[in-house]
Amino acid sequence: MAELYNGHVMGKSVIYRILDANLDRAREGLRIIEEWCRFGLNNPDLTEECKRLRQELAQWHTAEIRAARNTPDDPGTQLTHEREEYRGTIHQLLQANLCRVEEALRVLEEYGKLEDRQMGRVCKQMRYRVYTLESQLMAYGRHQQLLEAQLYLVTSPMPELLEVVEAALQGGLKLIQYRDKNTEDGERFALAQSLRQLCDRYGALFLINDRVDLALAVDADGVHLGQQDLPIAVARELLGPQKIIGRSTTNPEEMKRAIAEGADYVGVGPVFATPTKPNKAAAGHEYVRYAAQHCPIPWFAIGGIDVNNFNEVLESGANRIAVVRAIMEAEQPTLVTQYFLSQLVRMETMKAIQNTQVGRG
Ligand SMILES: Cc1ncc(COP(=O)(O)OP(=O)(O)O)c(N)n1
Ligand SMILES: Cc1nc(C(=O)O)sc1CCOP(=O)(O)O
Ligand SMILES: [Mg+2]
Repeated sequence: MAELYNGHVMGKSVIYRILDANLDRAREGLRIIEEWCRFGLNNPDLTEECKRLRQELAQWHTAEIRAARNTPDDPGTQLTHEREEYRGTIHQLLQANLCRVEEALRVLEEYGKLEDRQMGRVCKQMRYRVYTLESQLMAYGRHQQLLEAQLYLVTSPMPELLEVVEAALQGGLKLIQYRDKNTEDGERFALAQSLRQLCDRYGALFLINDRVDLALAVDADGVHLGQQDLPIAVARELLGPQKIIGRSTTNPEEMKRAIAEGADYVGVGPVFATPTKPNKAAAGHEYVRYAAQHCPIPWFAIGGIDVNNFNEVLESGANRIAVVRAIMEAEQPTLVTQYFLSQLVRMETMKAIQNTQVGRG
């Protein structure tokens, strides 16, 4: 069937070329995402969903549609954007490919309707499934990254904030909390946006202290809430299930409550009295030892920890720590970050070796 559109004759082959190109695009994008779900995340459910979507698309990719392909005459093959040639992190790679799949499905939905109504309907449903896949994938990646993070930088306000944070990121830091009690909101928002971008560049998680609204405004990975801040349930309602919510705890009761309320991690402290939080009495090593024995979710020892005393904290059972001054006020934030991280990894390795020896009897 040839149809006139604006004076042009539109043959079936034009529609078929569009369908062919977008079926290819969607299937390739899904394959790229699937490889990460399979080999990167080791997640059978997400891998399976990518595979199912690819197979369902393949059924629409008929021999007739494939026969319309005419790559040599396609002016689009020469067009690339600089951004397509660079992927800084896995997160960016996944985002780019999810976006590509979603766009391709939208094209298939619209042009598919010209060919077969059912194709339009099916592609629309698939697009919604890809949105769900995107949320699950991002949430899973975020929580995996939280599990892997052993060092947590909580920032303090200073003129060189971005430079210090970047220096720590260069040292391998993967988890940052923007904590700023006094700056006015406009500037706080601008700083939070800059930190968000910086963390994206280095593939680090970015959380906001206290403020759920600010976390939403800059699309942070989550929030940290103290005992006097919003209830976890309210923050969860506002942020959704994919974001990370941390809670400060000073004793076992607070820890148990935070876990029951659905915190993703807890702060355990202050281990030592600290001028950064002058009105909070030290919870001490005893609470760190309690956390090491009983806390089933990721927990970060915090409060007064520095390069001189942090081995004591590790000996009490901590394998994750959070610091403010030790990095923010360091002369060489990159080196201090590297030192903390290397010691934390060393401690993990020693524990793993000891466990193997105990296992062997
Ligand atoms: C990782 C981490 N642990 C504890 C805190 C303290 O939170 P909070 O008790 O709400 O006190 P402020 O930081 O808001 O003064 C934290 N921020 N991060
Ligand atoms: C922000 C914060 N919360 C704490 C808690 O125990 O809940 S201790 C603390 C300050 C940690 O700062 P520094 O590393 O400079 O001692
Ligand atoms: Mg707080």
